[in-house]
Formats: sequence, C-alpha cells, structure tokens
Amino acid sequence: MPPPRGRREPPRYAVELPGAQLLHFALAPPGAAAAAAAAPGCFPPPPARCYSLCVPPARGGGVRAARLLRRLQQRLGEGGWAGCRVLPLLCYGPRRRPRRGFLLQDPRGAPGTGRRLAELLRAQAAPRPPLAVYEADARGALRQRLWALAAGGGRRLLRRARVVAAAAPPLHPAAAALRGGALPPSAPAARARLRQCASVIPEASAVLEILEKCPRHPEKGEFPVIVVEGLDATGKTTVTESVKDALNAVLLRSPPACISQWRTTFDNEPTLIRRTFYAAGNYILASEIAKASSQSPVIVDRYWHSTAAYAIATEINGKVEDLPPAHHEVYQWPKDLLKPDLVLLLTLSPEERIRRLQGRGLEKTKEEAELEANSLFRQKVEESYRRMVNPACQEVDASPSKEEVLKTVLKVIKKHCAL
Ligand SMILES: Nc1ncnc2c1ncn2[C@@H]1O[C@H](COP(=O)(O)OP(=O)(O)OP(=O)(O)O)[C@@H](O)[C@H]1O
Ligand SMILES: Nc1ccn([C@@H]2O[C@H](COP(=O)(O)O)[C@@H](O)[C@H]2O)c(=O)n1
Repeated sequence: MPPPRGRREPPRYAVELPGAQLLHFALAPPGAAAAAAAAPGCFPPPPARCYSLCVPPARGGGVRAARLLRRLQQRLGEGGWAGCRVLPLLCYGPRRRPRRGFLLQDPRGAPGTGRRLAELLRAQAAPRPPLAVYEADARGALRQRLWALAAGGGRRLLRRARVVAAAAPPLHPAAAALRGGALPPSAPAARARLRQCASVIPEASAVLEILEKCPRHPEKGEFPVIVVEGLDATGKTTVTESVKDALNAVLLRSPPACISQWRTTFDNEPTLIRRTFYAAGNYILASEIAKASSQSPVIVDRYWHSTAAYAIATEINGKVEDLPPAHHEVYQWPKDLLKPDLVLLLTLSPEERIRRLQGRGLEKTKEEAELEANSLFRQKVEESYRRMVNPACQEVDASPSKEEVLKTVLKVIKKHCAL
C-alpha cells in the first residue's frame, strides 16, 4: 500500500556484499506491527556493530555530493579502521532520488569506531550527511538510529526505526537516476553539469568553452560514419587504423584530441564528473564527424556506446542480472547526438584479451586494471554494449589474426554502407 499523501515511505537500502550480491533492507514504517521479516544478513550479530551514511545531492547538483562521497571513501579506505568492512550502499525509495553511501561493519564493536566516524563527518563542510547507527534491542530486533551531527560536537536524533529485510525491486534502484545522473542525456545537460563542475575543477570551464563553440545540431555529411567499440585491447586501434588506410577515411577518436589533455584530471574524479567529460567529448566529436563526413568516410574509435556502457557498469552495482533490462532508456542513443551509420563491437574471450593487454605492455589505466581484476564489471560493460539500440552494435569476433579481422570488418562495412 502506498504511504498516505504528503508522507514519504521510509527509505529502503541495497547493500552490496562481496561477490556482488545485493541485499535489500528497509525501515519499518512507524507503528507497523513487529513483522516476521527479520533484518538481512549484512548485519553480523553482536559484538559487531554497523553504521551507515548516505550522501544526499545538495544544491549545485550531484557534483559536491559525488566529491564528498569519494573523500569519505578514501578516508575509510585508509588504515586505522581495524577489521572494519566497508560495503557500498544505496538508499532509495519510490519518491526519492537514490543516494550512494556505505555500510560499515565493525566485527569487534569497538566503541571508538562510531566516535571516529562522527569526527570524520563533523570535519566535512555543511550540509554533512547524518550517521546511522544499527543496534539490536533487548528483544533482538535490529534498530536504526539516525543522528544529525553538529560541527561543534553535539548530535540530534532524527529518527529511530526498526530494520527489516526487503524484497529486491524489479528494477535496480540506481537505473532510474542514470540518465541525468552519471549519464548526461543531452548536450544541454552536459553543459549544465560542466558549469556545476567549473567551480571546483577549472578544466571543466575549458571543456565547456570548446563545447559552447560547437554547432548545436551538427549534421552528418554524405560519407559513411563507422564506429568501432569494444573493451580495452580488443583491437580497436589496430582495426580503425587499418580501415582508415583501406577506405581512405578520416580517423577520429573519443574523447577528441582537443580535450584529451584534461582526460587524466577527469579520470581521477568520481564517476558522475568523469562521465560528464566523456559525454561532452562525444558532442564535441560529433561536430568533427559532421565536418569530416562531408569529405570522406569517417572511422571512429569509441563514441557514445562506450560512455554509456562504462557508466552503466559502474553505476549499477551487483551482477549482470542486475543491469536494467533490454529496451530500457539507458540503452537508447541520445536524441541530440549525431548518429553513425554503423557501430561494430569487437569481442574477444577474456583470456585472449588479457594476453593482448599483457603483450602490449603499456601501463594500465585504473579502469583497465579493474576490468582485468573484475570479470563481473567486464561482463556488465560487454552486456551493456550488446543491449544498445538505435543504432545497435554489430558484433565482430576479434580473435582471428589482424588480417582476418580486418577482412571481416571491411565485409560488414561494405554490406551496410554505400562507399
Ligand atoms: N587480431 C589480432 N591478433 C593478435 N593481436 C592483436 C590483434 N589485434 C590487435 N592485436 C594486438 O592486441 C593489442 C591491443 O590492440 P589494440 O591496441 O588495437 O586494442 P584497443 O582496443 O585499441 O585497446 P585500447 O582500448 O586499450 O586502446 C596490441 O598489442 C595489438 O597489436
Ligand atoms: N567515448 C568514450 C571513450 C572512452 N571512455 C572511457 O575511457 C576508457 C577507455 O578509453 P581507452 O582510451 O582506453 O580506449 C574507459 O574507461 C571509458 O570509461 C568513455 O567513457 N567514453
């Protein structure tokens, strides 16, 4: 039954356990009968103690919240939290924007842990997120107490509620907030986010300046535009360079060269900000594609599908089964972005991809290292590529020799594009 008008349903939470298993719990509405549903297994029994915090997007959009969350994540990742385990947490509800945070499990229930967490939060600029403390009552029922922390040292109880297990919602709670969140759905949205970033990241102004100079609705020329997508080391550089020579085409890359000097800066920012850079890069690239495709065929190394697939895989914690279903709006091409004629997706077995990554011997970017270590993440990126529509990706097996792969790619291009 929905909550009475004007009253919000108590929040629900999804906590990610090791192995990417998502566990959902909720707060029982005030006055609800002591239901049979017990707290979920992410709360170890005493002496263990658990704490959680979630960062609400404050004024200025999600930029400040994303940076605060990352700062807290870094502090919790530092030493001194002996034996504690930090698990990613998402707070959600039908009428709430999902908020990201952490559940901290302290297996020893050391009294200093809560105090240190409170100090860590008090040290942050206002508005600071409240701290939730979980404790079993005399009858063994788990309760959450939510505290607002004052900078001076005081605290105020905001709510006290019973914690109950909850069923997983049909759609991952982060899915609804992806478009407009980590995935700006349009050029105006990317510009707005860059403006929010500009006060804390000076490079955002430089990217914005370039984006502002691009035509608002660049149109594709008469020559075909072919995009090559795939995980790292699947052979995109090799293929795009060979296709460029074979078709006398112009080769372009996303992010485009004019903003790539700022890439490392944005790669070191939280997802929300990093994806804004890549999304903006795609809109800048679109105007380069428009110009080049009036002169010759254009081959593009990564474009929107990469930005979307990596954003989806990062934001949707859990397993491949937790991804938004096929046909969800996150797999749709943005309405205002110049569309290519053909998108090829190079695929490789994980073993061969690792062999090629190692053979290349280049320094791994953070995300490449993650792809290698985290096969779940790799599966989510690849499955997201496969679910993209309008245009969908044409899959090409990239495991044969370079010459064979090029032959197949040229055959697919000739079948789909007038050259
Ligand atoms: N068909 C192939 N057979 C064997 N090795 C290949 C083949 N294609 C590419 N390689 C090698 O695999 C490595 C990765 O290829 P490449 O750099 O083209 O991938 P990429 O997808 O562009 O990677 P990234 O996205 O990280 O830039 C390179 O050392 C390349 O020479
Ligand atoms: N359009 C794009 C292009 C790239 N990315 C991100 O960059 C990383 C891979 O880039 P390579 O230069 O190594 O191929 C990957 O982590 C993507 O997240 C993007 O988001 N959008």
